[in-house]
Amino acid sequence: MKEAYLELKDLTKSFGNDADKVVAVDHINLQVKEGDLVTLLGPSGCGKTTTLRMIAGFHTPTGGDVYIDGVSMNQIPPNKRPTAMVFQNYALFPHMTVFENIAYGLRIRKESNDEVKRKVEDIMRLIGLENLGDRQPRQLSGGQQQRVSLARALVMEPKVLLFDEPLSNLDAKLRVSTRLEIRKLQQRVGITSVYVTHDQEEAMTLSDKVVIMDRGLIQQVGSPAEIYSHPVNRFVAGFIGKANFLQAVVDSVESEQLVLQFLGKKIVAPRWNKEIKTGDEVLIVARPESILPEHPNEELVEGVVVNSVYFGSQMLYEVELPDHTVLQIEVADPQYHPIFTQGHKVGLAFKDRSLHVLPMEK
Ligand SMILES: Nc1ncnc2c1ncn2[C@@H]1O[C@H](COP(=O)(O)OP(=O)(O)OP(=O)(O)O)[C@@H](O)[C@H]1O
Repeated sequence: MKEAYLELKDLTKSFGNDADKVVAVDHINLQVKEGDLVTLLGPSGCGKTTTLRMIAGFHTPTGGDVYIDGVSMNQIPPNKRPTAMVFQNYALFPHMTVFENIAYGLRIRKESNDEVKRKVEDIMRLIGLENLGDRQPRQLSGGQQQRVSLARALVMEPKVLLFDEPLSNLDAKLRVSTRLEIRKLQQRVGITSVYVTHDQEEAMTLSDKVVIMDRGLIQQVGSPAEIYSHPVNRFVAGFIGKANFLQAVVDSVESEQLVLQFLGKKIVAPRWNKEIKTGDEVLIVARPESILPEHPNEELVEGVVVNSVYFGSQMLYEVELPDHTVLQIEVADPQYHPIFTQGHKVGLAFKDRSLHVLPMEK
C-alpha cells in the first residue's frame, strides 16, 4: 500500500481576471492514503467544491497538480480519469431504468452485454437495489435515488470516489442512516474517497481524516478526534463543536503541563504546543464538557449561573464570569453533581486534561 494514493501538490485555482480575481483554492497540499475516506469541510465559499472538481478534472488548475496512484492528472480529461463522482442532485437519467442508469458508463466504455449485466447485478446486490432494476428514477425515494447514483459511480471501479455533498437533498433522519450506509460500503469496498460537506457532524462521523478549509487554504488535516481535541487555531476550534475561549497568561511551564493565570486563579492545562513560554498570553479552548460548576471555593474561578436547563442525561448551563464573559457548560450525568439554578454563585473546575491552549493570534 502506498502512503499517498491521492496527492494534491500546490493545487491552485483562481477565477476571473486581474480586476476581480477570486483565489478559490490557494496552493493546497494534501496526501490521502489508499482506502481512506477524507472529508473536505469548511464554510460556504472556502473552496471545497472547486478542489473536488479539480480532482475530477471538471476544473483545470491555475497551478499545481493532482496525482492518483502516482500518475499526474494534469493532461488527462475528466472522462479518462480513474475517478467517479456522486452528485448532490443524483444526476440520474429520468427516462432510463435503474439498471440502464447504472450500466450507462460501462456501455460508453463498450463493455460486452454479459459483462455489463454481471457488473450491474453485482453492484445492485452490494447496495441493496436488487428488485429495483426495472424502475425509473421518479419511482424511487430520494434515498434510493442516491443509492443508484452511488452504484453508478462504483460500477466503474474508480480508483478514487468523489462525493459532492451527496446527502444534502435528503431529510435529517435519512441523512444519518444513509451516511452510515455510505461509510460501511466505502470500508467494505476499501475505496479511497474524497467527500465534500459543510456539515461538521457528517464529517466527524464519516471520516478517517477531516480537512478543514477556510478561504481557499487548508487550516488543518487530522482525524476527527485530533481536530476536536487539538485544533491548531481559533478558526478550527470554533468551527468544530462548541468552544469557550478564555484569555490567560502563562504562569509557569512544566515538562507536561502549563500553569495558567486566569482571572486571578490558577488553571492547569496539558502542554501540547512546546513553543508557548512563561509570560505568554494564550487562548484556552475549553469545550462545554471540560468545565464543571461546583460549590464556590477560593481556588476556583467564580461565576454566576445566568441560565440552567435540565435535559435528563445532561445539564446545560450559562455561567457569567466577573469580566462578563458567558461560558457554555454541559454536565453529563447530572444526578452525580450538584444542580445549580439561575442566580447561584458557582466555582468553576476546569478538567485539566481536556483543555487545549493556543498561542494568542496576532
Ligand atoms: N465558476 C466560478 N467562477 C467564479 N468564481 C467561482 C466559480 N466557482 C467558484 N467560485 C468562487 O470560488 C470560491 C470557492 O467556491 P467553492 O464553490 O469551491 O466553495 P465551497 O466551499 O464549495 O462552497 P459551498 O459550500 O457554498 O458550495 C467562492 O468565492 C466562489 O464564489
